[in-house]
Amino acid sequence: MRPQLSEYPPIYSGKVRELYAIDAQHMLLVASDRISAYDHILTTPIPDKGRILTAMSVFFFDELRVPNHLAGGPDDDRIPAEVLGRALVVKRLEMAPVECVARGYLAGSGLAEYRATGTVCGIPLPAGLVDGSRLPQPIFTPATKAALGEHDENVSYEQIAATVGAGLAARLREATLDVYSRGAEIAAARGILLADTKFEFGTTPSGDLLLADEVLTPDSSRYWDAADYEPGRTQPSFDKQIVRNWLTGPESGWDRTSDTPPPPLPAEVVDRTRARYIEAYERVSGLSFADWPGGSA
Ligand SMILES: N#Cc1c(N)ncnc1-c1cnn(CCN2CCOCC2)c1
Repeated sequence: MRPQLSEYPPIYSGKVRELYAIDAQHMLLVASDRISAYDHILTTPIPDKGRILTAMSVFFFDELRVPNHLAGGPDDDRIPAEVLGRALVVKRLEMAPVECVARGYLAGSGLAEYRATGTVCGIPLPAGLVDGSRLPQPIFTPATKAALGEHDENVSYEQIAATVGAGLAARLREATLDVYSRGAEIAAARGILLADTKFEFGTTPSGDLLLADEVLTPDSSRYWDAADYEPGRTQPSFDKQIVRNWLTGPESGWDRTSDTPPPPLPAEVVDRTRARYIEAYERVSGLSFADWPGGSA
């Protein structure tokens, strides 16, 4: 008999995920069907988004064989039925206070910083790079964790070393670049470019460094379709472009520069977005989402 979610005290609620306490050593990491766009959490959920992104994390945890915080499988008996397929039992770690970002391409805050300084997190880059340029090699561009609703602040490696110590900083950089590079290689072989990603790591009482949180999902990474890749412009998001285009198009009636929240999404936009998440998972993993636990089936 599976427990009720209400039996687990809530610990943390983020934009699209929550953490609950199972016991002194374990937590339940729950991914919701919520989707964000233009710094808003939309009122319309994307059915199965939580299950699809949980499946993606589990694929990469398994495929990359990186020491991680998983303490059970997606059908672990400690997972309540109401969140089966979109929740994972994880080891409770001492989290490093660092957003461990790897960038293989120039976009977002990295592009903005490069345009202003020619560097990202103090790392000098070649002149002449444009929006979407592939970098000569992936770079570690850490950030400090921002309060909910705020943007993380890019910081230098030296600042991270001053915060967490030189030894842990070096381990974080090495693990971040290793996992990103291998994950991006797997995705690229299947026509999906992982432009950048954000990892979180924690340590066990014995000092082991484990990869935590979610791994190489479209919420923690920029997913681009290699077939549409064209440096020199903003690349379309593999998973969110349908939503973005509708929100900024004439049909939504929404002005993203206003303070008004985005309107609900039409069913057609929801359906197409769900299909994009499933396509991303099945292309990257080579697995069928129909085989993943939970859902109405
Ligand atoms: N994963 C993990 C983890 C762990 N394995 N042990 C202890 N703490 C954490 C933890 C606590 N907060 N965060 C920030 C990321 N959150 C993830 C959930 O959703 C909200 C954001 C991670």
